[in-house]
Amino acid sequence: MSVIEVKNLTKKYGNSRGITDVNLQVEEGEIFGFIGPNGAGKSTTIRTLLGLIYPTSGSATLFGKSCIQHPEIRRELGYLPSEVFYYDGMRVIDLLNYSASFYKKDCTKRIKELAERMDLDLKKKIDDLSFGNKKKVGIVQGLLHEPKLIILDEPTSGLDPLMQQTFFELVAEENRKGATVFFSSHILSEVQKMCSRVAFIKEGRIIKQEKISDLQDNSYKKVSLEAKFAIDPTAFQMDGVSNLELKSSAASFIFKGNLNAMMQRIAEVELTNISIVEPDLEEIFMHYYVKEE
Ligand SMILES: Nc1ncnc2c1ncn2[C@@H]1O[C@H](COP(=O)(O)OP(=O)(O)OP(=O)(O)O)[C@@H](O)[C@H]1O
Repeated sequence: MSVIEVKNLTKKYGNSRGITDVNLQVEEGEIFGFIGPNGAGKSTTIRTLLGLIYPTSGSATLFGKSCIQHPEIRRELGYLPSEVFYYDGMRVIDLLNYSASFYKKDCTKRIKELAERMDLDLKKKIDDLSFGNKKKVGIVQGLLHEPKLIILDEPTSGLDPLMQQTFFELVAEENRKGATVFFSSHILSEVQKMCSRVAFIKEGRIIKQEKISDLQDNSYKKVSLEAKFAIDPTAFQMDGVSNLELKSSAASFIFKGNLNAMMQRIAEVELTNISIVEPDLEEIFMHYYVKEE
């Protein structure tokens, strides 16, 4: 049984698009990345999955059960929304104790541990916290009950680099203890660092699901070259070339295909410089987005 199973999930906001026909499966123990630009549908997918908003059609289950019909499964879940809002008058510790009261276990020790790790002052009023510190409250709130499934929506926005590092360590520790993690972000480097699989979403649709290791396999090459003279604009219009950028005597592109055919084309240019490297995830990601347009 998959921990998260989303089938043909569609959510429309009136006539406007939210998400269309989203399918996802996340297995126990995975750290699964969910990547997409602003407005792609990441938060909508997560909110529908959690039963916070109703789907227009399709289904979503956590541990085989729908959040709408079985709200009790939320106890197994730690959720960090992309934006956190609180009743400002409360102290941090009161809010966290209140959150902890929903679970059938004593979370006092864990709250203290997490607050220490995140350098969060439990005695402060939420009113007095910066955006980043409010985010930390959300993180502690999401992790204090040691959930089996952790759903993170843009978790690192507002955290300084040191805190981001601590946060990633915390998530990795929870994962080693057995928690499954669903991690939405538009920052590829953090997904690349943390996740074993990733789904790309664009304009409400999943355009690719892949193991990070397969994305980074050696079948893609990034070719950059400089020539003695201006390069013929049609020189690299061939199968397997994408993201072609041509500026007079310099060209770069991503290539996947017959290497010999590509080398023959290159040999027709009077080169002054060339590099052929494996693209990073960012470049592969852009390749998918450009290709789909
Ligand atoms: N409450 C709403 N009413 C109407 N449209 C909405 C609502 N919430 C989201 N949308 C629309 O649904 C689409 C998906 O938005 P969503 O917030 O899920 O994207 P996202 O990938 O989480 O983006 P971001 O990274 O900017 O948070 C967008 O076109 C957005 O304008």
